Parts: sequence; C-alpha cells; structure tokens
Amino acid sequence: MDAFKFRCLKPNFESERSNDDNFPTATSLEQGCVEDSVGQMYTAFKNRLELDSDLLDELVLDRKMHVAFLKKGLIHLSQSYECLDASRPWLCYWILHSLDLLDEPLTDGDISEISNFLANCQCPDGGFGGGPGQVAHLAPTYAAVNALCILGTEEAYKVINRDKLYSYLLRMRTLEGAFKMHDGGEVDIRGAYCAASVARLTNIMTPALFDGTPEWIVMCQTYEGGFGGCPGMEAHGGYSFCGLAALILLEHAKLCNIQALQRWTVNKQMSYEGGFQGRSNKLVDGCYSFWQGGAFPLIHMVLAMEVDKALSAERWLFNQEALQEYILICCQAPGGGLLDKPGKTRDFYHTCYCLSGLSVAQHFAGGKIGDTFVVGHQKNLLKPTHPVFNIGVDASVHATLYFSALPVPGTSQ
Ligand SMILES: CC(C)=CCC/C(C)=C/CC/C(C)=C/COP(=O)(O)OP(=O)(O)O
Ligand SMILES: [Zn+2]
Repeated sequence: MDAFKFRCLKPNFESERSNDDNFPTATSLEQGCVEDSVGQMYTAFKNRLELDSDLLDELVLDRKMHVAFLKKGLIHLSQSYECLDASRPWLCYWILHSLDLLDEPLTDGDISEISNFLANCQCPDGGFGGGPGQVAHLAPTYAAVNALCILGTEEAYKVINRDKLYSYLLRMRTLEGAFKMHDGGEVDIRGAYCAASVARLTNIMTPALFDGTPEWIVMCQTYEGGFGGCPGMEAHGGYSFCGLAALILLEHAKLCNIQALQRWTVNKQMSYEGGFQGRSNKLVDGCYSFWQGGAFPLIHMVLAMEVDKALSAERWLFNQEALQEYILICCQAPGGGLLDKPGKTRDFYHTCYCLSGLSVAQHFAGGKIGDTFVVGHQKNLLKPTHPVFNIGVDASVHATLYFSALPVPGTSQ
C-alpha cells in the first residue's frame, strides 16, 4: 500500500491544524470544533485503511446513493424544502447538473415534464420566476436557462423566449451597467454574472446590454484580491466567481487584478481541512469547492492569455488531491447527497456544488486535453463541467451551437 497516497495520512497533517489556543475568540473556537470533526473523519478513514490495506479503493464516490437521492428529489421534496418555494428552477438546476456530472441519463418523459415546469415559471414579460406565477428574478432565470440547456432538447431550448428575455435583461440594467436582481430589487455582482451567462448561452448579447458592466464589476474587487457583492463590500468566493466569470463572458478579464485575485483564492484553501472557505477567517464549506475551486480554471485561462511562462501545464493552482479528499471523506452523506461539512445535513445545493468542485479538481484542461487526477476509485471520475456556466462542457457546446444559428434580438445578425 502506498501509505502517502492520501494527504490526510501524511505525518505533518496534524501540524497543519490552526493554533489559536492562547487568545480564543468565538471564530477560533468554532474553527477548532470544525477541525476536530474533520480530523475525526480523516482518522476514521485512516483506521479503516490500516485494518485492510486493500481498502484503498474504499475512498469512493457513492454514485448509486447520490443518484437515488437526486432522482427522488425530482419527484418529491420533504417539508424542509418549503423555504425554497421561490427557488424551484434552482432545485431543477442543482439536481439536473448533479445527475449530468454523474453521467446519469433522464427519460424522455422526465425531460418533457421538467421543460414544461420551467415553461410555467417563465414570466409574460420575460425572465423566469422562482415558481409558476412568481415575479421574474435574475437568479432563477440563470438557473432555468442552465437547466434547460442541460436538458438539451429542442423542446427545452424552445421554452426560452429570447426576445422577452432580452427586454427583461435590459429592464434589469442600471444606468451605470450593473444589474438589479428583480424589479425594485438589490443590485449586486450576481446580477451581472446571471445576465452575462444567460445572454451568452442563448446568443442575445449586445454591446448596449453590457455597456459599462465590466467597469462596474472591477469596482467590486477589494483590497484582499477577491470580489465583494458590490463596491465596498467584503470579498467572498461566491461573488468572486461571479465577477471573474462575468468579466470573461464580457471579454474584459484584463481589467481586474488577476494576480491579487489568484493570491486571495489560493489562500482560501484550508491547509488542514483541504476544502475551501468562502472568506477570510470563516469556516470550510463543501459548496466553495466550486465557487472558489471553480475560479482556478478561469484564472488559468486569463493568465494563459497573458502568456505567463510560469503557468503549470499540468495542474490548477490549488491542491486538487486535498480538495477531493475533503469532498469524498467529509462531505458525503451516508444515505446519498453531499453536504457543507461533517455534522450538517445533505441538500441539493451542496450536492451540486460539491460535485461541481470535485469535477474541477479531477479534470485539468489547461494543458493537453483530458488530463485527469482521480483520488480514490477510478470510477469516481465525473464528467467535466464548463467553468464559466457550470453546466457540462457537452451541454454548453450543444446549446451554444443551437442558439448561435438564431438572430440576436434587435439586430440583423
Ligand atoms: C450565480 C449566483 C446566484 C451565485 C451566488 C454566489 C454565492 C454563493 C454568494 C455567496 C453570498 C454570501 C455572502 C454568502 C455568505 O454566507 P454565510 O455568511 O452563511 O457563509 P460564510 O460564513 O461561508 O461566508
Ligand atoms: Zn455552503
């Protein structure tokens, strides 16, 4: 057995624990508790391996259980999901994207039924609401468009009223080029990303729609290097992903300080836990496997355009093995589904973003095509995700091809 195949078995692993015992704060105490529970998961895994070294492949992604959890969610949700009644297109997206990463096909009947449901969430004046009859909102609009592109049939694509979507996006635009999340709603960097993502996928992007948007987005980059939700706010992984992905979609990534963003993002991977935190001095969480981990392919793309000679041709600039260990050992719920950290309950959001982050950590697409790094069983390998849209690469290519044949609203193209 190669005892050091896993990072958590390294002799210096324990020494990577934080040591704030002298001046405990609420935050450092919480951090200590998380390290205890993560350490217990790693120790339990190590002990199982010591009993039977042939169990190296025991580090498995429990595909069968995850698929069962996800498929059940397509049909029935427990009462605890009532609070997500205004996020139903999100539930479709989280479940469909997770199943797609796991390479689990849907029946034609399921595809039609979900397409119909999303059609019922579309608003008469364009965009999608959080459920049938709800007001249009940019976040469920992003989720619905992604979900329909994952479904990938002509029936699904045709649900999207592109002319109305275009006028809805124009209505959400502020004078300076930022986007509000809904009529009378808050303006933040999610709006810019959601608008740019759906506009790019469905081929309704025009210069008028995004005039001033890149300049507004870079105002959200903070002294730490990450992006906040709007100018002056704290840097956070969710917002940083939105900022960089939107700048790439708008072909203006050069406007931001990519070195500062890289330094900040690299330092959000926790040395002991292996997963990512969302912001400085906060706790590890499985969903940041994508919001932070997913930024590395984007950063790589931007640095590669600048002909950075020091750029690795083999690895993303984070510890891909450590992240996979965190997800596989600490984030899998025994009955299927993935979660934030040990002790938390599973949900579809964390299932989607843990799997998305796992996929990023398994696939390196910055050098020769198709380099994979799979920790544990080879069958853990997921399909690759498109780092800008976070839908499968195949689904994004198929959708882009379909919509590029249609005219851009308000132009002769
Ligand atoms: C496309 C789209 C809509 C993207 C959303 C991006 C995203 C996840 C933003 C995070 C927002 C935020 C400030 C969370 C902090 O939560 P917290 O204080 O509970 O968590 P923390 O302690 O980990 O920061
Ligand atoms: Zn989370």
